[in-house]
Amino acid sequence: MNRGFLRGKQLDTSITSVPLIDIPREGKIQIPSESIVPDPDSIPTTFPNDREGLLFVTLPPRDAVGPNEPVTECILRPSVKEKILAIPGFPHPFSPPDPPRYQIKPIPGAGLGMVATVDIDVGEDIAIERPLTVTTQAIPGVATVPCLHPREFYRVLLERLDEKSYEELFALHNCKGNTRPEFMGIIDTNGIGIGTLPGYPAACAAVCKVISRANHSCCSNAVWRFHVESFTVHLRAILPIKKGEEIFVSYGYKERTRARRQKYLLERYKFRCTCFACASNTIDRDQARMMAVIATHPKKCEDDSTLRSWVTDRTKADDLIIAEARVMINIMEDEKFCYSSLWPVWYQRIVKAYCALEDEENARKWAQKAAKLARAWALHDGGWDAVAKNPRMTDWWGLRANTRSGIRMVGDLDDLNVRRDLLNTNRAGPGALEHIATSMKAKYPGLG
Ligand SMILES: C[S@@+](CC[C@H](N)C(=O)[O-])C[C@H]1O[C@@H](n2cnc3c(N)ncnc32)[C@H](O)[C@@H]1O
Repeated sequence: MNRGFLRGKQLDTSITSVPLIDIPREGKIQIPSESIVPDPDSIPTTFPNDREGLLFVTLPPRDAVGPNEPVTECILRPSVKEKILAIPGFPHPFSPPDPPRYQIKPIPGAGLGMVATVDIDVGEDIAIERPLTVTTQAIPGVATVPCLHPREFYRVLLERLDEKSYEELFALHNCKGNTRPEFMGIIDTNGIGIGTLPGYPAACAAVCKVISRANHSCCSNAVWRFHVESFTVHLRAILPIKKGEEIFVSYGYKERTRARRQKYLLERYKFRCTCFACASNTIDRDQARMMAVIATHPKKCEDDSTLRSWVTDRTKADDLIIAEARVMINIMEDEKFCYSSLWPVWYQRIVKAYCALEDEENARKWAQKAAKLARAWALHDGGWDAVAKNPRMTDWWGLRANTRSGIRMVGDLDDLNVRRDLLNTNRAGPGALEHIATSMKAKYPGLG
């Protein structure tokens, strides 16, 4: 190959001097390499230069559903409505778990909340419902009814609800007291972010009769997701939930320190969080969370360069990638910190590494766990089921089979308890995180 065109350009040799391998993909099952969950911070709240305006619309249209099927009152752009109505088979049928898997009950110090009535595994549905309202999060001043103040849009929207839905909405909690009209307090307290909609790449929100009753925890065990085809919100488990346990979602800021989370929750939702991460030894809790965030941040799902260099580099330990991923997964499990930007990175790395080492049992085990999480966060398996069924057919299978170094960093990975070792440093205050990062790097050379 003529490499002349590289003359004068600086080659980046910082990652490794070992050549990166190309992954042969043809006819192979690809291990998911993209984050299937959009980073919530990447969704803008407003849609700039939106001159199309907004529309009041009932979805699905009342004549498209049976007499007892609920419908949603929406504020959307006209083109978004058209795109949703053009979805083949819209609205897709949906069936909430029967009998219900939750009860709405008084929770001491937290009003009403949702409690599991059966054991629920990761990825399973807890509740499915058609929301009372769906709106764009930002109501721009330019609109099909330009004289209305954004607040008046909501007033008109609620007037459009049928009697039953109207009563259900006004039965919801209002944490804002009399600082604003009651209907705005209810919307501000109970609106849940549902991400983008077809043709609208900015944030939208829904208010639900049931799912809006879920209380918050920074160690949440459930997540809600919007399924546009059936126009329903699904509440799914991200941690195993036992019968009798409360079902918690995260209202946001899960990846921040305790102090920031508390400030946000108090200002926005008027309560002090007393979850495991807020109530117990908070320096440990903060350190573990921040460590996971800091370690994950520079790594992207789609960036395989460190994995590809490890595959051919005999100077590196065989379990280098696995040990690093296990540290992070341990933190997420111990801290009950299942966060959308973290788990996909570490699960795909660990499965790729086990496949490269031809460890079928572990590749299957971790791919199955990833499939369950994907079902919770994305409402589909994200391609993980195929990997779990047949790891031998994946594009990473056997890539390090002939280049094993025989070097191991950790004796028995099942005993890997690195997080506690590191957190038992009893160091607190400024510099603690740096100290942990330094100890971790010293213990596991090669960690990012
Ligand atoms: C969306 S509502 C949740 C349902 C609400 N508990 C109810 O009775 O309908 C949000 C409100 O619930 C309460 N809440 C939620 N999580 C809480 C928690 N972890 N501790 C105390 N109160 C909480 C706060 O009053 C918050 O403003």
